[in-house]
Amino acid sequence: MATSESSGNVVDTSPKPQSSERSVTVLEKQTQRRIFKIIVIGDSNVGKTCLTYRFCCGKFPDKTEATIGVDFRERIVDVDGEQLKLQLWDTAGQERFRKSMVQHYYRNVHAVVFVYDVTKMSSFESMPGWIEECDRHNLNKEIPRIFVGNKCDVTDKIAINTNLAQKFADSHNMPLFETSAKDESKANHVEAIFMTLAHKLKNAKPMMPVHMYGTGYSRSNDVVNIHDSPEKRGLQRAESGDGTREGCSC
Ligand SMILES: Nc1nc2c(ncn2[C@@H]2O[C@H](COP(=O)(O)OP(=O)(O)OP(=O)(O)O)[C@@H](O)[C@H]2O)c(=O)[nH]1
Ligand SMILES: [Mg+2]
Repeated sequence: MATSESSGNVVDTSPKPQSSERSVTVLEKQTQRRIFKIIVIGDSNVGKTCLTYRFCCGKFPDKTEATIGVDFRERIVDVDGEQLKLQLWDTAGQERFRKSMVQHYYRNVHAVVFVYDVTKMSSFESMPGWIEECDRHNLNKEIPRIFVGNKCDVTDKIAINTNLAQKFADSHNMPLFETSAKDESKANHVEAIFMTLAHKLKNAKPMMPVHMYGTGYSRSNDVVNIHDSPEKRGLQRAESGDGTREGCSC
């Protein structure tokens, strides 16, 4: 069972301590909760933002704009009785919006989700390039990687058949998921993608030192503070947007 942090729906069946004792217990639980950083990468327009929004906010966003730098969403999930915080880094697909941020994407990563658009061959053909980028940034080869074909609802425009995608996924030892962030009936697929990762991660050792967990990200730790303004984050402003979207707006 997964619980959403934003809804405050965390299950706690332990005996309830009183007042200050209680707040210490809650604080302890929060600081002990393991956090996993998952980067979502792929060409612009493949639906990275919509997929992460679907998982963290439970719906398809009314509208999206090209991501600038990185957007950041998180959700707590329950895996075999342990609550894990999945921190999704929804990265920009457009080169001009990612170049100043790339080094941050690849630091302390626990899992990678590669996304292509099943209706767009070029986005599939870009996949080796995205894998190379991970290699160039010395991403640990052992961390879980998942290959996702999005926009399966556009059935009359499918350009990459499942066999081809499966072969590619097999050759890189990745599970393949074909899904749609938009189609309500495929919402379970999106859930399955991230829950598959969560199960794999539960058995993985956390790679970030504990003091970097929680909300205290700072530049001195080489992790960008995503609550900084885009300018402070060294990002370029979007020509079409205000560049101030941060966190999860659901
Ligand atoms: N039909 C359909 N459209 C989708 C789906 N997912 C996303 N879209 C649409 O595809 C477009 C791009 O979606 P985004 O999620 O913004 O794409 P992105 O990969 O985040 O793009 P960048 O931020 O530029 O890297 C938007 O118009 C979405 O509405 C899907 O599953 N089905
Ligand atoms: Mg985006």
